[in-house]
Amino acid sequence: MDGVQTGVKICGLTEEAGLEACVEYGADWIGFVFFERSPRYISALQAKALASRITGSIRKVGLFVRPDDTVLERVLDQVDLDILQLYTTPERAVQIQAKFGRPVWSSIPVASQADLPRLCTVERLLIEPKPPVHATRPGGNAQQLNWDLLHGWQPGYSWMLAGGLNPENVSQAVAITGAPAVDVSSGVESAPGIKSPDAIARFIHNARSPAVS
Ligand SMILES: O=C(O)c1ccccc1NCC(=O)[C@H](O)[C@H](O)COP(=O)(O)O
Repeated sequence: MDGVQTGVKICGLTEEAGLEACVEYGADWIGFVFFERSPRYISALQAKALASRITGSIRKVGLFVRPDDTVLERVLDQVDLDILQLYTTPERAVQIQAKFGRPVWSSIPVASQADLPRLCTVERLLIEPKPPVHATRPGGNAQQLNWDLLHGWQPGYSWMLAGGLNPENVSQAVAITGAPAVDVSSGVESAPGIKSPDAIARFIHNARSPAVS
């Protein structure tokens, strides 16, 4: 590690207690899930209300699955998102980044080293495990990537590790992969869609206290 603090994103916020824990314990980003089939789905109006309670420098990430322009326009009309996290093709991600004038993070499903991109054409890539065959959503499945695939990987662009992280395993994940930033949803929940403030506190602390690999 180079001494730079690991970035932390807490994804799938739906209620005030979770949001306040993210602010209090120093998350860098919070995520709102605008995918209706998710247990973490939040409407644009609900996200606007929650976002109004943010203090400090925490940044708001909006997560979309293959969105058309109308959906993005409707949400951005209500909530001033700082970043768009997308599950879509690389071409569409670049198009959205240009059209909406906001940084885009693209999710990359990974099952082997051959899936690791050599180039990044958006602001950051989220390296996640490929979802299970019968999954009803492309992320947020509490499924863990084989971290060894990323050992020694230095892509030369910004990236973030996601998938199956929790307060107990995050420091080891950072130590093995060298991830500059981590993303969690299921691993800090007390029930689907409900975040645990205690788990958020422990996750953020442990993400920034990497184990010796
Ligand atoms: O959380 C969801 O329900 C979801 C729905 C559709 C696309 C992505 C979704 N979540 C993505 C994330 O929360 C994270 O980026 C990441 O996949 C971590 O998830 P988890 O394994 O639950 O920590």
